[in-house]
Amino acid sequence: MSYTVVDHQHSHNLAFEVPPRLFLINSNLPGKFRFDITTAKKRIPFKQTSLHFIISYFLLLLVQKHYTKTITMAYAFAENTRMFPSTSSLLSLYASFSTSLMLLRNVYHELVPKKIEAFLVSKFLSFFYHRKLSKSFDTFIIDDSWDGLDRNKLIDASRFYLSSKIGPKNKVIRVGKFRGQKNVTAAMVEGEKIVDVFEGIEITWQFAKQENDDRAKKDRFLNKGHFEIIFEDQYREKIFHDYLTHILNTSKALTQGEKVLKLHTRSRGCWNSIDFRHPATFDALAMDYQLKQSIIDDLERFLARKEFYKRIGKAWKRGYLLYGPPGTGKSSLIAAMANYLKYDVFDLELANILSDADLRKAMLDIDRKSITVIEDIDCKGGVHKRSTSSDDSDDDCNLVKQFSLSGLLNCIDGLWSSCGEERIIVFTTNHKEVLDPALLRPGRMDMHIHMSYCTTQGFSVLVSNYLGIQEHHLFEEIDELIQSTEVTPASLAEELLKSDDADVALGEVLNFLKQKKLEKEKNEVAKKTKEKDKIEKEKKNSAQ
Ligand SMILES: Nc1ncnc2c1ncn2[C@@H]1O[C@H](COP(=O)(O)OP(=O)(O)OP(=O)(O)O)[C@@H](O)[C@H]1O
Repeated sequence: MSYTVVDHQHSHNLAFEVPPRLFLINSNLPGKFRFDITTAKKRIPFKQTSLHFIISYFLLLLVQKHYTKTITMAYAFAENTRMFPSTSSLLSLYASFSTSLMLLRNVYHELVPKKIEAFLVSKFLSFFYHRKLSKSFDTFIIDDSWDGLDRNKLIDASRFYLSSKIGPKNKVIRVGKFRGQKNVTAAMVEGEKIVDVFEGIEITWQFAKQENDDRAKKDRFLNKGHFEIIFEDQYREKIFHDYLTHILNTSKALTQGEKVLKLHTRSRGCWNSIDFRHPATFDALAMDYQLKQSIIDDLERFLARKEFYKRIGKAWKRGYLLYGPPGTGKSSLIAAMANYLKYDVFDLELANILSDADLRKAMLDIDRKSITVIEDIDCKGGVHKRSTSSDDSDDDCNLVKQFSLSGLLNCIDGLWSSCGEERIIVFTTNHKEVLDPALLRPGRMDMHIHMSYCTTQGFSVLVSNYLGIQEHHLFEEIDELIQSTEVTPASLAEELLKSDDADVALGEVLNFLKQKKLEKEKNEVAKKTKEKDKIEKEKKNSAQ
């Protein structure tokens, strides 16, 4: 677009390009150097014709005239340096100067052919960027799979890593929020670039579609493709070792903050998951401090001993057996372990397992860094004997008949367990005494944890959690009753939930414990009477 510009002082009618910004500035000028738009017309491109040169000649004359005028005025200012120049003189100088520049620009456009201009620009750039242009770059490709082997962990790590690097320079990004994520996630699309700086090295990331994937080519937003990392070849080693490790570590830190644990249950031969948001923590568990601390220490040691397990040739796994009456916190302890380790939980119900092969498959499908839970192994749906034969008359557990204890043991510490590392297996039972000794032998269950009835220490944890108090005048009496009765943390927790008022809630606990004590005494009396009756009956029988 060009405008006809009228110079009121010299009545020049000029057709040339005026940037809108410049026009705005000039149109605000007062007095005789004010420019007006009279008409807007399309610029006619000049060819290299004689007409072109004639016009250029006249334009040059005009430039010369304005240039001379500008110089004269500047000289006048220089002469009167001691005097402050008037506003109108300054504006005159400015207007004259800007008109000269515009004319010069127009002359340049008319005289210098495009090809010569491009040539000059490229020479200019290569002069200043010579060093940069001579750099050589390498590219690493991060693809999602590797010759049909496992999924490439680096691609997921890259996604997480880049989501934190996307910035305002990326004009098109993918956004979404998915199950298991607390925040909205952003991702790169094809054509966008991210420049990352690692230890002073500039690394360019781009996302590219698979060359042979037609569907991906058509759909810019189909997220199937690979990442390309482009960097100067002299940093190849550093990028390979340090930068890629940095990506893995950073994404791990990001995902751990973000991670919502999953509870996986198995049905119809496959694992299904839901979010696992059990609030249990070690702090909130009512059990003896020493036992609690020994479990935490054991978990920590297990995590830190990857190399140790490798060296001694053992699968990197740990087995725990939790035993004790119902309501003593076995499930709560498992949840606390999962929250502590940030491990998913795989709840393996033996009643749903059809055969040894099914059990093997179920175990193989379990992810690393997870806790496999087999609850109530003493009950009907569980395992009592080394082999469940078909003539077993245990009516309710027909499904279990096809898989054997040896199959289970094989999974725990046999060949199959070595298929997945960094695993924890937890068995729970209310009746340890009925379990097959093979299951209990040392090395199979690394730690046997007795979940007992509530103790004084356990009760103080419960009270602190539920009521937020550490002291109360009823504590002494309650403590005596806790020691002389057998109550589970679950039942005491129920009583504490009855009121927010500590006096009321602890009153309820006290009544409950007194009642329990009475029941216990009654039971003991009844038991003694029964035994006495039995002995007397036996005496009578022997006398006859
Ligand atoms: N040791 C404990 N510390 C804190 N809370 C507990 C404890 N034991 C039980 N509870 C409370 O009782 C509820 C039931 O406990 P939990 O299911 O963990 O017991 P369990 O031993 O697994 O029982 P079951 O053998 O019947 O499965 C928990 O939700 C928790 O509120």
